[in-house]
Amino acid sequence: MKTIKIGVLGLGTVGSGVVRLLQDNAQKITDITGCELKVKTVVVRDVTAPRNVDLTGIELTDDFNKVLLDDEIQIVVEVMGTIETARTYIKQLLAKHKHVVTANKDLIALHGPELSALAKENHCDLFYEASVAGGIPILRTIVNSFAADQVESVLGIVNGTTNFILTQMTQNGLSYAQALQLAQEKGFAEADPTNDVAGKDAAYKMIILTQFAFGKDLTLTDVKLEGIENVAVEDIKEAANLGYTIKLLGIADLKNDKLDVSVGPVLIPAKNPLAAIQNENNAVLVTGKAVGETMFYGSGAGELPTANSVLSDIIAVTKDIVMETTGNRFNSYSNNVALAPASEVIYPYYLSLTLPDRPGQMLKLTEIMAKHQASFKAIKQTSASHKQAQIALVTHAMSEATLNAVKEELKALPEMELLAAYKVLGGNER
Ligand SMILES: NC(=O)C1=CN([C@@H]2O[C@H](COP(=O)(O)OP(=O)(O)OC[C@H]3O[C@@H](n4cnc5c(N)ncnc54)[C@H](OP(=O)(O)O)[C@@H]3O)[C@@H](O)[C@H]2O)C=CC1
Ligand SMILES: N[C@@H](CC=O)C(=O)O
Repeated sequence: MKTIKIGVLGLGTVGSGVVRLLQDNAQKITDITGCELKVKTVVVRDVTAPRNVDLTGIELTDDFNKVLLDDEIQIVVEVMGTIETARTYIKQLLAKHKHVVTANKDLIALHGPELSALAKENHCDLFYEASVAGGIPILRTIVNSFAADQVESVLGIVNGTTNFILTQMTQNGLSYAQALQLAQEKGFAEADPTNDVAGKDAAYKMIILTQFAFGKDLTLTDVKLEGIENVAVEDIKEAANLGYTIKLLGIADLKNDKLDVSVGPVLIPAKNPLAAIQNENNAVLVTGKAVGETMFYGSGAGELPTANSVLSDIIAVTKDIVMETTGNRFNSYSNNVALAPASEVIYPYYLSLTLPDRPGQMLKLTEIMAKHQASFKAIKQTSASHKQAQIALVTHAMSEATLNAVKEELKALPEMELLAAYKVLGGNER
């Protein structure tokens, strides 16, 4: 029987899961692929740190060359994170004709086209199913099952950490800081959780999803980005009173042949299935012109769910090695669709503002909105002191350009402060 030797870069949350799953499911994997898959070498930073997996028969080293220069190793799994180090290592590995599997969305979102081209040039596979939505097999599903359909939108909860934080704040009364610490302890958060809470991790995933669903290469600046750092408990409560749940949502929407991609807190109607997605779970809704709406749900982070996606890539590479079909791009769809201008991006918005608690202030706000043809369908005073009132309102659908104009006018009024402006899902028709 053919034995395929594997090198692993990183033995943290995901790397440990990869080693464990390969050991636990060895027989099934052999039955399916006809090959024995063996981890030969694992590269880490600190070889003296305690490890919670069985490393019998595996060399643990801090020397990358032990993998790079080992001709026996055919597949390398990069689960160490970082951008520049990982990029350099993967380029060197591909140049040595080693197949690469990675979970590194930062790297793929920023350097995917370069690395995919290099992989093809060297007849190597480069797969990264685990880079989006952890355990949900969404990338291969888009490649295989939406190949003949026109995708109209991809939207969803694609960051486990922020969904975990918002769930814990909403349901268990945890503070933002307590919930974040718990997400870190559970291994969902990135080494630097700023990327999670600021929405950057979700933006990287939306860049990859957009490439797969629409064939469009984006840069980070093409994605409108807002994190959850400023989502206040009052907003969560007020949204609930109005019949909504706040989630960090990635949205890639194609309308009139123009694409809009954003990540930010969004109010989701309680009846929408996305409102029910709890904790580290993710859900991605893909709407195709032919198939209509489909939804993919599962664990978006954590050791074994993520490792399972990595293993599905390893098995795909193994099959390609056996069939001698390596070197095909993970996704070969390319389409240079234009980005939508702000005047064509239409949503209702949730606005939360403070204003002086004296007569005439609401009129001022209404006048500003009316000047830009904006109006609201629900409004509520959420708190009041003897000098200030806080209000929350849901607008009728309006363009992002209108929202920006209203924001600019409000900025010029020192007595009013716009605390939040979040999209509301549903009701986009004006
Ligand atoms: N955690 C999750 O749920 C998910 C993570 N991912 C992605 O998977 C990757 C790994 O994440 P995760 O397992 O959580 O990360 P961890 O921080 O838990 O583990 C990182 C591992 O990489 C090693 N490492 C880091 N830098 C280097 C380096 N320069 N040279 C050699 N080894 C290095 C560390 O070594 P040492 O142990 O010695 O410190 C550690 O073993 C990231 O790209 C992440 O974005 C993707 C989906 C889900
Ligand atoms: N930090 C990420 C891990 C998986 O990609 C998340 O929380 O979703």
